Amino acid sequence: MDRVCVIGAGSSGIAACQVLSARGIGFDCFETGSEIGGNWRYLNDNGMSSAYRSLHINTSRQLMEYKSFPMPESLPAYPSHFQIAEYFDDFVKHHGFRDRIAFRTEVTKVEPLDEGFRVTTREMDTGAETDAVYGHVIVANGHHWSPRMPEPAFPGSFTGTQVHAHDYKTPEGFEGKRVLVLGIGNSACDLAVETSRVSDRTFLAMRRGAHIVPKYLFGMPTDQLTTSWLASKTPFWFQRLSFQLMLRLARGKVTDYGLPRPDHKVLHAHPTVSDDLLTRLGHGDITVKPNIERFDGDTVHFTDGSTEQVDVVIYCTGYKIDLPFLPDSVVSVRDNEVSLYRRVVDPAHRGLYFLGLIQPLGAIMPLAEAQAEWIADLVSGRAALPSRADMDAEITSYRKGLHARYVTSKRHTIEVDFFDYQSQLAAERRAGARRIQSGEAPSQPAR
Ligand SMILES: NC(=O)C1=CN([C@@H]2O[C@H](COP(=O)(O)OP(=O)(O)OC[C@H]3O[C@@H](n4cnc5c(N)ncnc54)[C@H](OP(=O)(O)O)[C@@H]3O)[C@@H](O)[C@H]2O)C=CC1
Repeated sequence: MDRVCVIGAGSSGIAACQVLSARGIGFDCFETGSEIGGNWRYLNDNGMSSAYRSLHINTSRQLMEYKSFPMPESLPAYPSHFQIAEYFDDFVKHHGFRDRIAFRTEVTKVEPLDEGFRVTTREMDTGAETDAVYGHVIVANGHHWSPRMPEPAFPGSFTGTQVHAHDYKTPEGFEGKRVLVLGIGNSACDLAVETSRVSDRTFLAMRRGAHIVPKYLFGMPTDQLTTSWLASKTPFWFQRLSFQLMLRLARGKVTDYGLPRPDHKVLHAHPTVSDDLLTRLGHGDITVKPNIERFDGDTVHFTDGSTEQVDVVIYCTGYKIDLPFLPDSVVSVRDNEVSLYRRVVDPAHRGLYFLGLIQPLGAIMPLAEAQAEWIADLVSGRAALPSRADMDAEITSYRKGLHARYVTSKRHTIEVDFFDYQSQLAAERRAGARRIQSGEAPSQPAR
């Protein structure tokens, strides 16, 4: 069986390593940093972690743990990045594959060959480059590390400091400053709350409203309600309406706190989860603003005609999918979209897989684990893919579903519903095994 190259030892990469190792499939994993954990390794020396010092995950422990290694019950419902990184260390130690990860080794190029891929790696400390050929490549380089700045940039010039959320670590340096946080995703809420504790003023500017979801509802971590057995068995419209009702009962309307009325229904945008934001708004410690219109020196003009003098702008405007080792001629990212069958398989290159390139309503880790099991089926010949036409049709249908449901935004190109996606992967594995057993010779993706 051909050897597998795993790119990245973050939460998805280590899930791949575990499954491959358990199935006896030979692999090498390359990680630019000196530790595993990716985004969840605070101050990761691979430069790719967007974690800030106070970060706690916003999906609960029970939902984020790997099936093959549950999280210790001693951990809180919403662990910190320190606890998550430690859990990942324990996961790798428990499964015993750390020696298969080449640390401080960056994958610089993946080039498809007639059979397999030539993978070029560079040792970070010596600069030494090595080429090796692999039958399969699993890309697990994450999608929350390459900052997305407003496109196009706002007109005018700003004389204050501008920073993207990726580079924010602590509120140190924001004391007494007039801070403008842009966006209404999870980074924006966390950073507005945190800076508002030390700043002179904190403004939170947004181009649309959001349904703010508390971390707890009725004494339970919210995602345990939204992913309960009932939620997993009922149609989407019922889940949406019941969730909307729960939010209204527990929290009232977001407009009651001074936020703009969302232009979309609940669950039609990636959820913004925060307990603290609404209280800080209620305390008057954060001032809501519409989008930036233009800059003029230290003055920010907003789209409602108001102006504020500002010292620092923190852009919480999201992240781009970035595959620096894959030339655009091999895999192209257009409008933050990559064409992948069931969000994993590149139909154009047999043996090229993407792991964790999803944004679930729920946590990525157990889904990455399930994706890795399917990839291992494909690598080991236990499952086969459908025809190229069927894969392309699935991609088209997924995109249509996304566009029909979600607010049009580059942040909504890889959304999946936790249970629905889990079932799709399970069904795909069964179908793939049937294709092998029936002797059906499916057309494998063209190179
Ligand atoms: N505690 C945790 O577990 C945390 C998790 N995360 C996760 O990390 C990921 C990234 O989150 P985040 O960094 O918040 O990014 P998101 O992509 O989720 O949000 C970006 C925000 O910026 C807005 N935006 C983008 N471009 C512009 C623009 N040109 N002008 C005005 N507004 C703009 C978007 O608006 P629009 O919707 O209109 O595009 C959106 O409100 C998410 O999956 C999130 O859940 C982040 C922080 C904490």
